[in-house]
Amino acid sequence: MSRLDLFNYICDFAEWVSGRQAVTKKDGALRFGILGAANIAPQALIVPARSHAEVLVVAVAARDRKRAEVYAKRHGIPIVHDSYDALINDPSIDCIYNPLPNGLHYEWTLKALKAGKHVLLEKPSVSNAEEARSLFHHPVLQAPNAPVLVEASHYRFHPAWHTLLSLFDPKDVEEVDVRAAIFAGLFSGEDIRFHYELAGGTQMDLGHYTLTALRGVFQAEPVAVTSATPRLIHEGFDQRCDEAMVASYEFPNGGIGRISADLGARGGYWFPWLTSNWPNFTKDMPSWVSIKLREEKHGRLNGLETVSQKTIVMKNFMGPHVWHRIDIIDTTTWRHPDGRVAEEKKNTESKKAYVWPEGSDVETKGEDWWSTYRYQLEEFVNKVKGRKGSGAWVDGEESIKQMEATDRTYEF
Ligand SMILES: NC(=O)C1=CN([C@@H]2O[C@H](COP(=O)(O)OP(=O)(O)OC[C@H]3O[C@@H](n4cnc5c(N)ncnc54)[C@H](OP(=O)(O)O)[C@@H]3O)[C@@H](O)[C@H]2O)C=CC1
Ligand SMILES: O=C1OC[C@@H](O)[C@H](O)[C@H]1O
Repeated sequence: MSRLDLFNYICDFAEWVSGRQAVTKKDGALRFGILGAANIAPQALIVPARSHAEVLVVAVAARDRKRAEVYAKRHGIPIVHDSYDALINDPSIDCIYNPLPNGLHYEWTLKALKAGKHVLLEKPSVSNAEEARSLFHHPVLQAPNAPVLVEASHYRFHPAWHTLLSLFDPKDVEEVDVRAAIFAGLFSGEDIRFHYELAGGTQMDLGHYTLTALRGVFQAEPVAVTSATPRLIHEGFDQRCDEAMVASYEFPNGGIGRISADLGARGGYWFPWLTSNWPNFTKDMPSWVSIKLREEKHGRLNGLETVSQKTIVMKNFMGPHVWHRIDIIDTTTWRHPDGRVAEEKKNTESKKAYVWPEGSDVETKGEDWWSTYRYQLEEFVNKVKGRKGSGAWVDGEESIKQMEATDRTYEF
C-alpha cells in the first residue's frame, strides 16, 4: 500500500464514521471509466461520485489486468477492461477520468476525446505549453457538440477560493506569496513525480497549485520571471527533476509574486523530534496564500497622515474542505510628516466558506462537507448536461496559460 493510498482508507473511514449513504442514481447518470488504478482516483472521483445522483463509476483499466481487478473489487467498480484503449472505446462509457502520470495526459486525453468521451483530466493538464495548445485547440474540441474537457484543478471549484478572490481588486495587489509543501518521505524518489519522462518535477506537481493561485490572484500573466531556483531530487534518482522550486515574478500592475513548492519539506521521517527535522506546521502545512494590497492614503489631520493597508491570508487553499481560514488584516497607520509612525491599529476579520454564500448566482449551494473534488464533479456534470452551474470552471485557455507560465519558470 502506498502512503497516498493510506489517505484513501482514511477517506473511506471518514465516510463510514459520518454515516453518509450513497445516493440513488438518476436515469441518464453519466458513466465514468478510470484510466489506471490510480492512487488519487478514490479521493478525486470514486468517493465524490457516491453522493452525486448523476455519476456512476462503472469501469477501470490498468496496464496489468490483475491490478485493475483488485482495484475494481475494492472500490465497487463493475467493469474491468484489458487495456486503456478498450476502456476508452467502451460504448457504454460517457466520461473518462484521466489520472495517469503527467507525461501521459496528452496522449490518452486526446484518444478519449476522439472516441467522443468527455474528459476530467488531472492537473497539470499536460507536459508543456506546446502540448497544451495542441490539446485545447484541437479540432475535436471545436466541432458542434464537442466533448467537455477540463483540467481537474480541484481547489478552484470550491467556494472558499472564490470567496478569497472576491475580497480585493487584482489591480491593487502589490505582493503575493504562495506556499505548498509536503513532508519528505511521503513520495519516494521512485514516484511518478520524480520521473522526467513522465513529466515529473515539483513545479509540475505542487507547483501547479502555487502558480495557478499566484496567477489567479493577479488575474494576469507574469510579464517576467525574475528568479527560479530548483532543488533537485537527491542523488540516485532522476537528476532532471526538482524536488522543490522557489520562483518569483513581476506582473503587469507592477506587483511581485513569489511561489514556493516542496515535495520534500521538513518532517515526514520517523521520530523527527530526535533530529533537527521537526515539521514546520506554520510555514509548510497547510498550504497558504498571502496577499498584500497597496497602501491607501486618506489625507492629513492634525499634521498626521492616515494610511491604510490590507493583507489577506488564506490558510489551506489547496484543501479548504478539511479546514481553511481567510484572515483580512486591516492596518491603519498615522504618520508624522517625516515618516515616523505616531500610531498603528490592526483589525483582523476572518472568513470561511464551505458552501456558496447567500446571494451567489448558483444553482446548487453545495454542502458544507463537500470536498473540492465533489464541487469539481458537480461542475463537470453541469457542463456536460449544459447547465449554468456555479460559474467555477477552468477553461482551456487558462490551462494553456498555466503551462506557458510553467515552461517559463523551468526555462529561467
Ligand atoms: N487532484 C489532486 O489532488 C491530485 C492529483 N494528482 C495527479 O494525478 C495523477 C496521478 O497521480 P497519482 O494517483 O498519485 O499517481 P499513481 O502513482 O497512482 O499513478 C497513476 C497511474 O498511472 C499509471 N501509469 C501508467 N504508466 C505509468 C508509468 N510508466 N509509470 C507509473 N505509472 C504509470 C498507473 O496505472 P496502472 O494502474 O495502469 O499501472 C497508475 O495507476 C498525476 O497527474 C498527479 O499530478 C495526484 C495527486 C493528487
Ligand atoms: O495534486 C496533488 O495534491 C496533493 C499532493 O499529494 C500531490 O503531490 C499532488 O499531486
